[in-house]
Amino acid sequence: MSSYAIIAASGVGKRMKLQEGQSKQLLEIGGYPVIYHTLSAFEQAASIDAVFIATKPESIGILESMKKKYGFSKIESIIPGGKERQDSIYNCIDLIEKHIATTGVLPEAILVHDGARPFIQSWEIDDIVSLSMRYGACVPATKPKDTIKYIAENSDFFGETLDRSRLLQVQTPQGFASKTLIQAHKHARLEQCYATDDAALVEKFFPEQNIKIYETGYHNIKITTPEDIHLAEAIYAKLLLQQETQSLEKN
Ligand SMILES: Nc1ccn([C@@H]2O[C@H](COP(=O)(O)OP(=O)(O)OP(=O)(O)O)[C@@H](O)[C@H]2O)c(=O)n1
Ligand SMILES: C[C@](O)(CO)[C@H](O)COP(=O)(O)O
Repeated sequence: MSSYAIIAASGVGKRMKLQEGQSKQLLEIGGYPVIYHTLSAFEQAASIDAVFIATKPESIGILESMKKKYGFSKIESIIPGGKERQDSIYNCIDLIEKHIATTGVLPEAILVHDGARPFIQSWEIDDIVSLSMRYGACVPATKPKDTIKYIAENSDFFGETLDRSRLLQVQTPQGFASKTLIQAHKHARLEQCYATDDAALVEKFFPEQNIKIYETGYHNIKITTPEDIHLAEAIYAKLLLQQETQSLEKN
């Protein structure tokens, strides 16, 4: 049994308000690029056999060098992404299909992750792979901390309040039985239907497929706006401290 990961790392980072030539994936947290943290977690996850990355053409060389420098042996391909996140993922799916055709190996599960979520832990990846294999689909999420309301038709005003106990904030890596993910993306491409996550495509094209909830902690943030870098430094420091305490307890 094998499982693959797709890392979407081809965004422009508009909401980060970066300076010309800066890349969100290469901003540093704890002295290492955002994407380094992300790739390390997938390298360490025992359940992952191969990693496919979609990135900006100008970042391919940088990621190839990082692969060599840090010995990221699971990286199978680094290819150009597309216009939208979904197009970048589709490019990797297309490549995975070719890979399946040449190797004859159909991975049981495929996980799709945002390159901009650097704090996913390798044991969480392993859990999500295992639950995706068991249920056919598994998505990480956290409980919202704020009350969430619709915007009214007159967008200057609030509409109704949503029942928070029935809401979850959805994250990545999202895991699926490989055939389900591939087919969902193919249907979406045919119908030119776009969604903000992969689970939404599976919900639309395979409504009978239940998606298992995997509750993570609040560490699995996506670096989206400038203040996230400061939050990321704090989360990284806390995760390092936890790892040190755990290794001291073991010894
Ligand atoms: N065409 C795109 C757009 C986004 N992504 C990736 O999808 C993930 C989630 O997207 P987001 O945080 O929105 O990143 P950006 O698109 O870079 O940010 P923004 O929307 O602010 O421009 C990121 O890892 C991003 O690199 C991608 O691979 N290809
Ligand atoms: C996939 C995702 O990270 C789940 O929260 C999110 O939907 C990506 O959205 P973005 O607008 O591309 O940041």
